[in-house]
Amino acid sequence: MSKVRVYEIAKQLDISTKEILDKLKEYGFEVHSHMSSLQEDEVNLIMEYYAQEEPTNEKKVESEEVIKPPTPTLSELEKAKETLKKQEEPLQQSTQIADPRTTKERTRPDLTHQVKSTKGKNKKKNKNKKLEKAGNMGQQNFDNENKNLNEDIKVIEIPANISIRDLADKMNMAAIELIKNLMKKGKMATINQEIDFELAAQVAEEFDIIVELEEEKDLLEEIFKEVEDKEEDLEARPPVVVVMGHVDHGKTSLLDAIRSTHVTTREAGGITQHIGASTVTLNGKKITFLDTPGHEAFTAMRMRGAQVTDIAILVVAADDGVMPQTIEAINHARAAGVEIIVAINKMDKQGANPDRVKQELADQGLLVEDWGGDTICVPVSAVKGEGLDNLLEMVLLVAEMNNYKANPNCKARGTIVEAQLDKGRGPVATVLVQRGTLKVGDPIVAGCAYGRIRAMVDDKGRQVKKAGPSTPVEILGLSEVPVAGDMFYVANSDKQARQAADKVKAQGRLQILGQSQQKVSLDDLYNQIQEGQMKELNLIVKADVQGSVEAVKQSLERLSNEEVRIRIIHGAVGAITESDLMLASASGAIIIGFNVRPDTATKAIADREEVDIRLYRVIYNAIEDIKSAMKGMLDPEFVEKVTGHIEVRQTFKVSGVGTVAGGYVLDGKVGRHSGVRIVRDGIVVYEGKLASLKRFKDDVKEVNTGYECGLMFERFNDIKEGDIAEAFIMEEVPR
Ligand SMILES: Nc1nc2c(ncn2[C@@H]2O[C@H](COP(=O)(O)OP(=O)(O)OP(=O)(O)O)[C@@H](O)[C@H]2O)c(=O)[nH]1
Repeated sequence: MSKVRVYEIAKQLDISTKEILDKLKEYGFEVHSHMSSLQEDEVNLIMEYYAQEEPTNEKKVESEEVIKPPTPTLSELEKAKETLKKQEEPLQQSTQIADPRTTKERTRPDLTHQVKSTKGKNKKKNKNKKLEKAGNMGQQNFDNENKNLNEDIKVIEIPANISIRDLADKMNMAAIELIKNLMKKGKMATINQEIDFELAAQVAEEFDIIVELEEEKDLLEEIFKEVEDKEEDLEARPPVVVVMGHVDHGKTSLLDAIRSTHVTTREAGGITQHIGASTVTLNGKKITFLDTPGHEAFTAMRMRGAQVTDIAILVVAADDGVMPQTIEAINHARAAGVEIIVAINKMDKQGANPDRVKQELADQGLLVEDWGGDTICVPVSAVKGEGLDNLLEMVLLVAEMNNYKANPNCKARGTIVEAQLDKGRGPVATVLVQRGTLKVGDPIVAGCAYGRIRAMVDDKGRQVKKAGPSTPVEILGLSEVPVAGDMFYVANSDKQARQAADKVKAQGRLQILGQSQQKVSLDDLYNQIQEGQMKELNLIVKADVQGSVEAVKQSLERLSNEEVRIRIIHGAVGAITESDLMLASASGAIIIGFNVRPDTATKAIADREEVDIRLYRVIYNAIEDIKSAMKGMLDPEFVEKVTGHIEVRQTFKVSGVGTVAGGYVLDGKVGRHSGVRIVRDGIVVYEGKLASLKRFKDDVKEVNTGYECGLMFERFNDIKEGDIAEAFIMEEVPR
């Protein structure tokens, strides 16, 4: 073939030489000037490019990259080609003037079967598929009609999206061949552009190559997989501590006192930043505190799968003693398996009575050391700053005994402690590194968020370049605000981080990360026991009186057998609260309620978190239910369906009749024959039937949302303003 120079072809096509030069460059050819002579490939590329009809606007092809020149007529092109080709034989693949319609109309074999692993038992199946495919190809490949079908067919694995360059590499071909083939399909793509799996499969097929989707999970597994570090790689790390306790017992005061007195001189110059966690130092040893006190925050994180805390400091006010939330805190800490150190606070106060506190702790099963137990207990005063060193020394002692360690020399991973959108800085997240060392520039993925770490700031407001195990730092550079409690992982590249985040987004975080606590339900209990997934049945018991809590606890725990142990992880008087829900979700527990109800918000969380709540009036029924569930013999059940709620706004005493409640239907409806219970502050004070339902003077069948009504209850007159009447019906559901 004689030499063709850029300007010649430009003239023939009536296009500027610059445009042709640019186009060639775009497709990866090195052409210097209008006098440069072109290789056959290059000529073909240009001819084909300008022979295209308007390119179809495919999803993966960015339309800006398509330049639309005046389209020469076919005869002009034929003429141009003739001059170029001279006596040369036409090239099989490339000189065909593409007709996108023809390409489109071609039937393509179903590729869906390729979205499968090639491993194991699929191998044989795939081989058959390959033969089938070879047949298809032979039929379809109009460029190679005489192709020998027995020719060895190559199989390559590619990701869901692949750049032309990478695809060409895998196919062991020049990228230009692929670009040209795409052109024939009416698709313009540059060498670095990504195409999707289907298109890649179409292209490859024409070169007798079958593509299969790379094992989907590989990428994710690589990033998210559990890692066991070798003992010799582990180094001591600071303990991570959370402060818990009853309202007003001094959690915040204690944290503040510790933070303000235990920073090293070198650090003291910095301005304390409230980033969600902080590090203090005692005798050169570090302790990391999570800054949000309270067991709710702690359990909320655990509910998302985060296990970050080693030690809980349980604050009990010396003048107030063990209170309901102290007990909750104890049970939340126990359910999480963290160490508990008691700080008896407000020792400076007149009424301080540490012995009473110790007695009450003993009642909860926490026997302090000076009473012969093993619970460490330190008297402190947050306000006076007394006893703090002693408390921190005990924290370090517990840390030493437990030998907390991590591998600092690997890619980092850890937990998002806090995250928000900052007006100036974009998404900001505080992370606690749990393994490895996090560095500025690392590409990370955290749930659906990803990005390269642009900057890191520690809790003293200093810019840092790296952060090792148990170090909290605030990071910048994420694509969006991650969720507190999510894990973060360092990926191999920005691209991998993005792809992993995309997958998490597409497939749902829990499924991929497998972090969700297994959901437990009474209906499925037997199966779970049989499958050996259930060794312990965790229960939370809430009741209207302490006597019931104790009675239920004892009777239920007695049901334990060799297969499954029944553990009451928390029991208390009062309504079913959000905190109970979180504990149940984080610990895979079922909630059993006696004469108590969850409020609407709590119910919503229960549905979302798939927590099974069982409500009973009689202890016997609860025991029977759990017994039967363990044997897999629950009867078809009548499930209660709440139809509406009525707020009692007024009450009238009618002599000889009783008390009439003037109510307003808040949601749903109430029927004349519905069951009805009266709930006062989350406690059920009555359950029974309506004696009458009226609108004004008339008896009615039902009353809907937004209407007022008059209600009387069978054998119940102790109705009060503000009570909520819950209307329900019983529906039969087979198990
Ligand atoms: N006398 C005395 N008062 C204290 C001490 N510690 C805390 N207080 C006071 O107790 C009150 C409650 O303290 P906080 O630190 O807010 O208690 P908290 O447990 O964080 O409270 P919540 O965040 O509401 O749960 C405040 O008025 C404190 O000043 C102490 O050691 N001695």
